[in-house]
Amino acid sequence: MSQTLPCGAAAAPSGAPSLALDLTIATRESRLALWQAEHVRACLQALGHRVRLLGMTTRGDQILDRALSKVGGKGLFVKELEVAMDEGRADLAVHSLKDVPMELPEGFRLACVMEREDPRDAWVSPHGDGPQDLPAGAVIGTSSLRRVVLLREALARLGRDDVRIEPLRGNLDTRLRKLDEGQCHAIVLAAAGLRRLGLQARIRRVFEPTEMLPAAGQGALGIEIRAERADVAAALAPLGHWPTWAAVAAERAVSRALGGSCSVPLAAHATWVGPAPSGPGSPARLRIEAAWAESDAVLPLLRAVVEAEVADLASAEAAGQRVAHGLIAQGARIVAAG
Ligand SMILES: NCc1[nH]cc(CCC(=O)O)c1CC(=O)O
Repeated sequence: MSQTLPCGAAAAPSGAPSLALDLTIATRESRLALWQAEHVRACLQALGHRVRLLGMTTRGDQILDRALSKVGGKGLFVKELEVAMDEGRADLAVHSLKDVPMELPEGFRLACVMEREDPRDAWVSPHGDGPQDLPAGAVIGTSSLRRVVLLREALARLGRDDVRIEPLRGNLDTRLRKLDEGQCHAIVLAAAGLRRLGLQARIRRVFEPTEMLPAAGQGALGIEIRAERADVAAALAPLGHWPTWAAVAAERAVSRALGGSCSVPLAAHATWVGPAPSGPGSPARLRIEAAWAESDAVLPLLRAVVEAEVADLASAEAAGQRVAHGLIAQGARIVAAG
């Protein structure tokens, strides 16, 4: 009988792997990061490996007063974890894929991508189920440029030019506290993060991707290793989820082709049309949608959609690049990361 792991993958029928490893997971210390690292630990332990966590504070966790897009973005959350792996203090790092730069530094790679949680954004507010229910002159708190431009579009559709959007930073608990203290009337957060922390009761409504297109990789966990660690890659292989991996590879390719910067609002979301593929080499149809805007977004957003037959990471990435070129043809600019 094959056992099912906490991550949903099937364990080897024999239980313990032929080679049990001692593994250290480098992790940030936010409640969400720790939950994610514990989740991977449980999966690896169920496979017979011995696993410990190495908690660390990253520069991104320390800078709380400025918008992330202004201080160097995604790399700030992963650098310290990579140094720990370089120095042999850790073997792997678990990331929210949304926070992982499009290009990993030389010597590192993604060993696997796990099955995606809900990729959608959630509306959290004591005032109702969406922007239409906000009181006059209300404030929505978010620092994500993507959420800002998509919310502006929604507010314009509703004729709600009285509603303001103001920057709000901090981890999930901090943002919820600021909402509860009345610093704003509503916030928009990833449904996945709220669910992982058992905070799903705070969700008033989940936006369909047609209303608010998710960020590339939202809801998916990626596991990073030193490129040469084939032993760690083999241990992680059962945790991988191919349909998620191929979909997020396409989403990340959209962002990479546009320069990979997080100082420009970009949404990219891929879904399988019909049955999801069983593994690499089995072709399936992927629909990739993206939206782009200038960072000082004057409406409207540019949008592009591509449907393509995808059989491996290369074809998924090629499809994502076609979406990016669709946006560039309409006037999107390539903005370098940094
Ligand atoms: N940028 C912070 C971040 N990184 C990942 C998540 C949520 C979980 C996920 O997308 O996997 C969040 C919080 C949020 O955007 O509300």
